[in-house]
Amino acid sequence: MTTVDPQLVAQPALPARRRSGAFRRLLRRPLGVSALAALLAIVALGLLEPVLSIHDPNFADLAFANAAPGTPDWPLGGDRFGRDIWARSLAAINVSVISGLIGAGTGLVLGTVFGLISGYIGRRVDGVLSWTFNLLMTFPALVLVIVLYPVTGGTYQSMMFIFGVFLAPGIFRLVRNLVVGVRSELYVDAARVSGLSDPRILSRHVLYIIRGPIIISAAFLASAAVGVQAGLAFLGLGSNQVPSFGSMTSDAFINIYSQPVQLVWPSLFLSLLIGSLVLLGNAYRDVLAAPQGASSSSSRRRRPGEKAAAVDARMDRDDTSTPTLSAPTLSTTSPATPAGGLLRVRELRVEYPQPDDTLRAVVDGVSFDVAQGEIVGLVGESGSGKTQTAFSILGLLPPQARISANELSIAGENVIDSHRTALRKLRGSVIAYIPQEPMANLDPSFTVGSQLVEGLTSRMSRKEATATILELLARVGIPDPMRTFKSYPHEISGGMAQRALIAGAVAGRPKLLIADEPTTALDVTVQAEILDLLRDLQSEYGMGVLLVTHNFGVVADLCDRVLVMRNGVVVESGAVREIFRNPQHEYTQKLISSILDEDTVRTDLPVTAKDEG
Ligand SMILES: Nc1ncnc2c1ncn2[C@@H]1O[C@H](COP(=O)(O)OP(=O)(O)OP(=O)(O)O)[C@@H](O)[C@H]1O
Repeated sequence: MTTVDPQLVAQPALPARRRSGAFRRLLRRPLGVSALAALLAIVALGLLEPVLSIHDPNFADLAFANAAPGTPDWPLGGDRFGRDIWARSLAAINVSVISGLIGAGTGLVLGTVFGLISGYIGRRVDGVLSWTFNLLMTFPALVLVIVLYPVTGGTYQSMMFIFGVFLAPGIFRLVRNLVVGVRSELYVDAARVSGLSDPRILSRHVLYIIRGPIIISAAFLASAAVGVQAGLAFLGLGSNQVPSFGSMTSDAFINIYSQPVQLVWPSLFLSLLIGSLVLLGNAYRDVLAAPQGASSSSSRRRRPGEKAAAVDARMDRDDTSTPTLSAPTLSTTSPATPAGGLLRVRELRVEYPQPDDTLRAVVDGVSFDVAQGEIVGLVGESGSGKTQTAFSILGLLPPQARISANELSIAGENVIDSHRTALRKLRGSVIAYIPQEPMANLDPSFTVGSQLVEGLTSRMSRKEATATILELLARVGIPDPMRTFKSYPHEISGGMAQRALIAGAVAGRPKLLIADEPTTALDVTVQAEILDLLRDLQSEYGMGVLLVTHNFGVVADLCDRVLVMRNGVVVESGAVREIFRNPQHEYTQKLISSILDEDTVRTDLPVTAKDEG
């Protein structure tokens, strides 16, 4: 029976401060508002050109050549050919804005798409793409735009497209490096395990979290494109039928001594446009850099100081029907394999390349099974290879890891040969994951509910998924499911976050649940509650559970069988009861005796059906 965590009842008066969006915070800054207002005003002037200008920008009347500003119908005067400077300025705004959009847009699309792919996939794809963009970066962009001028037909749009291609490497490097930093975040792993496709993870989680620097760069790229287009037009590159601040400045230069005011108008509009873009980018950067009222959880990959979750060893579990392990190493019971194994691992090996080009095995020849409805503990001290074993099964190892196995079958499907693709199909529905640090596994940018629903939308409608998640949030003991559903991760406690993640993990009715130290990051009083909940859900859904822990007390409390790991190998395995009664390996004896040194968490052991049986 699951009881409600008293902390949850005491705490749900959630912190009132919700994070406001970056755009809203930008509007609270004088610099941001002024820059945005100036930019919008200029763009509006360009859009209203047909209404605001009396003459066509190319219409010439020599009677008004060099007309002074304020001449009726020629508000800013006439240029040396008798063209309306006001009409030409408005048209030039549109040309500049389109140039900024094409140049920055091309650079952003190419740089962002390939940066995401390169950073996320890594390995050879990363190598090839990085090399290609680095090569592109070595080309002198402006010279090439000028050299290719005849080929492109001389339109400013095509010149800006080519310029945009040369802007892409900067964005590529930025995005690629940001993605490399984000791809190992635990909430990205969590999204992967919940069954989301890579494009969905990239667009929803990764791109969303790195959008700030991209938006800032977009403002600077657009200002660069506007400036370059004006510069090229000043040099005479481009059609003289297209009004541009560059060509207007060039014309004004000829009259600089007789009509210096003609130089003022294009320079003023151009400076305002470029200046507002640059200042807007700066203001947005300041907004993102400023600390916010509400803190998001630290989502860096861990390891915080490990806190022992000791429980009293429950030795009297009825395990007569418990299947035994088929571990290749010392086993205290017969090595028979459980029939109908849900998970079968044979000779699993995980290696990492070292600086001297050798490979270091962190998991070395591990073999075991998990049958439907049983809980298998994977126990060992820090660094023994437990998480690497679990991550191998989940497909969450980093790209540099080398994984091999004679067999790695999940629900009868050997996934070792087509590891990535095969696992993608199984995640969420057949295999689910409960992480060690619940806060770090929730994306701070989205509400808890939206993240949990997301993992279900491939199987049911959004409405059904929402109803399922709300039901499960209540089932896992969250007092106000709707409130938690609508909260951001920083607005709920660690215990509540772990309950929410457990709800998300079991929502797809998985057959196999992998829990990696699910209580380590939690308060001592919450740990027992979460263990109770896990036991309840496991027996309710009949799942097989692989429980990673460093604590033999937790094993005694929950598990049917246990594997003891040390330095990447299984040193002993068998039924929990047997191992506790008669530990063979010195290391197992040490781990068991260490339970007595740790704090006692559980004093109110619930009587379960198993106990009664
Ligand atoms: N990306 C990596 N590159 C190289 N070695 C790694 C990498 N990740 C983990 N290791 C090594 O693998 C070994 C096993 O790590 P693992 O995380 O599986 O330990 P663990 O038993 O789960 O310990 P903990 O309880 O501290 O998480 C460690 O020695 C660790 O240094």
